[in-house]
Amino acid sequence: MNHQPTPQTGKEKNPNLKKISGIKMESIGVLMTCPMHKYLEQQLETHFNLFKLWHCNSSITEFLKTHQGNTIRAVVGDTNIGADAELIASFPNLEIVASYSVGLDKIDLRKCEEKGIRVANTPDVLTDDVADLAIGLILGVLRRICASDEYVRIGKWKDADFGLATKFSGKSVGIVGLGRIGTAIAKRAEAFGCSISYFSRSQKPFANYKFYSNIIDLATSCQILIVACALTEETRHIINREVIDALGPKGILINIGRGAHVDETELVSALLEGRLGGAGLDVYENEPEVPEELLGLGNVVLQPHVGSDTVETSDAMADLVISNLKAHFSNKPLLTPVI
Ligand SMILES: O=CC(=O)O
Repeated sequence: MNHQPTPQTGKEKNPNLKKISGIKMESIGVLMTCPMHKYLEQQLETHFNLFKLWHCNSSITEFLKTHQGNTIRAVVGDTNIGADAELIASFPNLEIVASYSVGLDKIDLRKCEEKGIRVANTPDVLTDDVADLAIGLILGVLRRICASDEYVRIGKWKDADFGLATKFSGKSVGIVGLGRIGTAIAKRAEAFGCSISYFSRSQKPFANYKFYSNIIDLATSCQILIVACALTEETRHIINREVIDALGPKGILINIGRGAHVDETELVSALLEGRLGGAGLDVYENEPEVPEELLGLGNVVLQPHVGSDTVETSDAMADLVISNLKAHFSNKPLLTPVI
């Protein structure tokens, strides 16, 4: 994620921060793995003893040449660099990984559990933004918003009308993973008069949508398939050739999860061969690399992994990271614990 700096007022944004700000924590060593939101960096700098891994070429070996590994008691990672086994093993006094992300796929959760390291993430505060972007991608692909914008900008409208797009309202939408984000997408799609169905590990008792225990059946039955589940070993390449072919030449794939949910080679060939109708993608298998072939396709809308990247949400995520760290070092319950 490439967060832009937010203008600062100098005021604490999160009331929780005020309540616990009396506790002296400035000596606690916190390692940030890569540049994230500037406001988060400033807050970490204000409240803790902040170390920045990218100041050492993003290399733990480099870092350990000039710093004592045992000074680091907390790590703040994100969707680019989290806390893998090497990092965890390098910091013997590591107590908590507070991720500036909801996704946990860059954290070795098994190692954390083994070593009694706490893990916290940033759920809920980003749900609306990610769900909004999923709908935006659907509209972008079906109503060809990017292509028609370019049509106006380059003056083609003077020569001829743009042509027809495809209607979204009333389409059948299939959601892979009906968690917080999947449910928020379902609600939004319902407002567009869409019928909703979903695939997940188990049927959700709270949901009134049609449940499929088989993703191929879901892909066969819907016109728009949206990936909104967590990335785990089970869901890696959950969108494979069979699923793509079940969705078919009029089907649209939307991915706001993780790039590795989709077999990208299969996705690209299906789009090139016309076996899939279109795609709206916020995430890719090897970010920031995007398959060259996608760049020339008019039925694809591409975003640079910005699902939660609004000023409001980025600030809220940062506040949550700080609150989790402060809670941990005050012996209070984490606000959003994973482990
Ligand atoms: O991708 C974004 C996140 O996991 O927060």
